Amino acid sequence: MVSETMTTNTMTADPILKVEHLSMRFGGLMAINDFSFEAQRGEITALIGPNGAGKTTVFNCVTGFYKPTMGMITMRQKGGREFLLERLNDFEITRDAKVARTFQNIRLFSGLTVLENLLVAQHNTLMKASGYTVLGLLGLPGYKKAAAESIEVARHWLEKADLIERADDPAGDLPYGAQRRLEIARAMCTGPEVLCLDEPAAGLNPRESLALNELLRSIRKESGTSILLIEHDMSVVMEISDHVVVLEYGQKISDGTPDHVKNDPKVIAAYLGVEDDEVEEVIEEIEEIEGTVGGTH
Ligand SMILES: Nc1ncnc2c1ncn2[C@@H]1O[C@H](COP(=O)(O)OP(=O)(O)OP(=O)(O)O)[C@@H](O)[C@H]1O
Repeated sequence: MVSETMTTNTMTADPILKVEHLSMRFGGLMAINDFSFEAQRGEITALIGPNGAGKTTVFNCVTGFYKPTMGMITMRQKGGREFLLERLNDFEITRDAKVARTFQNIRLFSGLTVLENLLVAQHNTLMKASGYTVLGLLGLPGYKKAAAESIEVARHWLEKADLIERADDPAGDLPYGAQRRLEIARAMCTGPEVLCLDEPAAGLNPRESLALNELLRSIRKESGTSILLIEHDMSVVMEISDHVVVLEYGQKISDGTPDHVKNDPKVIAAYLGVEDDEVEEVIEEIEEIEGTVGGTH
C-alpha cells in the first residue's frame, strides 16, 4: 500500500538531513508542530506552503538561529560523521557540519568587490592556514597555498554564477538577480554539504529566474551539494526540485515528487484557502471559468 505522504524512493534513500518531530513555540503560538521530513543527499528539496506556514522557522531551526522547543535534526556528512544540529550554535553548524545559508533579504558586503565577497567567505580556511599568527600570514608556505586555492575557488564560482566579468565591481552595483547569484556563490565558497536557500527567486525577473535555475542545477550536478530551498515561485520549485515538502499551519500536509504534490488535493486546498472536501468543487468552478474565458477568443 502506498502511504498517504509519499516520500522519495526509499530503496536508494541516503538522507543527509533528518528532521524528526520538530516543534517550535513562540509564546502561545505553536509555529511548528511535530514536523518530520528527510532531505536526500545530492537532491534539491523544496519546502513550500502558504504565508506564515512556518517555513522560515524550520530553516532557522536547521541553521541554528532558533533552538527548537522539541525535536531532533540530524545531519550526516558524506564521510559518515553525524551532527545533531539542534545542539549546536549557528557558527558551529556552518563551520563544522558544513551547512551554509542565504537569507530572504540580500546580505552582501555591498562596498566590497564581487571577488572580495567570495574571498571573505573563505576567511576561516585562510586563518587556519596562517596558524592564527601574523608571521603565518606573511611567511608560511601553507598560507600562500591556501590563499592561491581560495582565489581558484572564487574564480570557479564566479564562472558558475556568470559573474566573472563583474569580479572587480562593487557588489552593491550589481543588478538584483546577479546579487542573488553572488550570495549563492559566496555560500558555495565555504564548501557546504547542505545549502539552505531562503526564497532565492523572490523579486527576480523571468530571465534572472532562469539564470538562478541554471546555477542551482549546476551546483547539484557538479558539486553534489544537497540543497534545501524555501520558495514561493512555483515555476522554480516544480522545475528544479527532486522532492517537495508542504507545510500548513506548522504541520506537514504533503511530501513527495513535484508531480505528486502538485496534484495533492490537500495542497490545492491549502493554496486556494478552502476546506479539503471543497477542492473538487472549486477546481470545477475554475475550469468552467477558464473554459468561458478561453471560449471568448
Ligand atoms: N521570532 C518569532 N517570534 C514570534 N513569532 C514568530 C517568530 N518567527 C515566526 N513567528 C511566527 O511563526 C509563524 C510562522 O512564521 P514563518 O516566518 O516561519 O512562516 P513562513 O512560512 O516562512 O512565512 P512566509 O512565507 O510569509 O515567509 C508565523 O505565525 C509567524 O508570525
